[in-house]
Amino acid sequence: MSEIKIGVITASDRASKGIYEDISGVAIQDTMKDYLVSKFEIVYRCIPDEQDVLEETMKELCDEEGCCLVVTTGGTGPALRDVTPEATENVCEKMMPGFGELMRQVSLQYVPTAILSRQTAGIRGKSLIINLPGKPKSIRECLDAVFPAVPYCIDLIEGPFIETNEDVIKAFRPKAK
Ligand SMILES: Nc1ncnc2c1ncn2[C@@H]1O[C@H](COP(=O)(O)OP(=O)(O)OP(=O)(O)O)[C@@H](O)[C@H]1O
Ligand SMILES: Nc1nc2c(c(=O)[nH]1)N[C@H]1C(S)=C(S)[C@@H](COP(=O)(O)O)O[C@H]1N2
Repeated sequence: MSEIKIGVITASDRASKGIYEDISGVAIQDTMKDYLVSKFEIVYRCIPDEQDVLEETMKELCDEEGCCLVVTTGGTGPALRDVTPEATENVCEKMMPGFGELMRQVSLQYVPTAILSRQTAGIRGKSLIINLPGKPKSIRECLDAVFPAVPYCIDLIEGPFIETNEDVIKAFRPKAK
């Protein structure tokens, strides 16, 4: 078993019912394989846009599975059933608003509707939770922007040391004094 566990949660009514294939959840897993040279294990869940189910799943992946990073996709917009940011805020002790700010800013280069995503991030215990939009192409657009700061964030919350493939994505760690 590897020391590093990464949680992937797809919040989609239709993907969870099998009406469409979960392309976005798979895209997160493929992106992690591309980025990381450290050995890691994926813990994957595909669930409907229900706030209580989302909260329970986030808690399970952080507290029971011990994932240092949990990446969600879907449910960040203004629609009635979009509740992923609310679930994230409810389970986190600290919010990390810089992640959402940067992802929206970068996403505006691709779509004017980027401002409709309320995507955020936060810390639960020793886990970082990051929300991504539901659209498959948004996964790489958003992760490429914020991932350089993720390994150092995980260092600061006493998680495992994550090494990236620097030809693909370079982690930034401020030099020790
Ligand atoms: N996990 C996914 N895999 C593949 N395509 C997706 C996924 N999530 C969203 N999409 C695509 O992006 C579009 C917009 O996503 P959005 O999250 O708004 O879906 P939605 O209308 O809330 O429905 P649902 O919750 O059933 O996915 C969807 O109509 C679908 O084409
Ligand atoms: N990078 C990126 N961000 C994006 C998008 C996208 O295609 N690429 N789609 C936007 C759209 S159309 C919506 S409605 C919101 C919320 O999407 P969600 O409800 O699927 O999470 O994310 C936005 N952010």
